[in-house]
Amino acid sequence: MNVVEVKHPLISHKMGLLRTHDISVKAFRELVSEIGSLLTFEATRDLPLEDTTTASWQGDITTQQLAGKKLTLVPILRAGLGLNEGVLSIIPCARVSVVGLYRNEETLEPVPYFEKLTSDLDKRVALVVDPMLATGGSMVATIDLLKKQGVKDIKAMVLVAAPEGIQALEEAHPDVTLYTASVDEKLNEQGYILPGLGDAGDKIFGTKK
Ligand SMILES: O=P(O)(O)OC[C@H]1O[C@H](OP(=O)(O)OP(=O)(O)O)[C@H](O)[C@@H]1O
Ligand SMILES: O=c1cc[nH]c(=O)[nH]1
Ligand SMILES: [Mg+2]
Repeated sequence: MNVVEVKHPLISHKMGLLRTHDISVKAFRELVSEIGSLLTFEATRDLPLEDTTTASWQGDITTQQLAGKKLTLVPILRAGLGLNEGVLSIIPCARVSVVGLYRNEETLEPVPYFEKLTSDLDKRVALVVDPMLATGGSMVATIDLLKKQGVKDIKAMVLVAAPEGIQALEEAHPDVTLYTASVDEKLNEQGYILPGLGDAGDKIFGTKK
């Protein structure tokens, strides 16, 4: 599996801010969205282009446009929704396919609860987004589901990835490319990433226990 840890000064700076203890919900949300935009720039680097004709001020000229059907963004509820705005600011025409999963806190297994997918999935690139890749269970289950619906070209984009999650994704879906702002150290006994971000969903939605 191709793993791209996107190295950029703006991303490193914003990730440092994002890890601040007791960060406000507003600041956390804004940073997640901004880092999401920057990662999207890298994750879409290889999208295919085709020639088209543009009526310019000097008459018709040949320009380029994205080829094929519009990409589908796939946020994994809830925390993945935090990346939506940032991705859509770069790809405003993307279709959005929502997958709802939560992680059982005891077993760490993903529990599916919602799914609303766009049409023609076999013809679209899917960009699956979630801030956290911990055990990898949620990402693997989402990609399993997308492949069952015929999606062939899948990219996964996260802010923080644990080595354990990368290994699980590699074993289940070696054809997928993973983009991440950071590969962190490891998981703790509760399945949280160290140093990680804490509970990203709670921080984005302001539901901290
Ligand atoms: O790699 P995994 O071990 O599966 O863990 C990662 C998942 O856990 C978090 O979601 P959570 O279950 O907390 O749901 P939430 O987004 O609703 O908070 C996170 O946003 C991922 O979806
Ligand atoms: O570190 C982690 C692991 C799973 N989910 C989170 O929000 N954070
Ligand atoms: Mg959560």
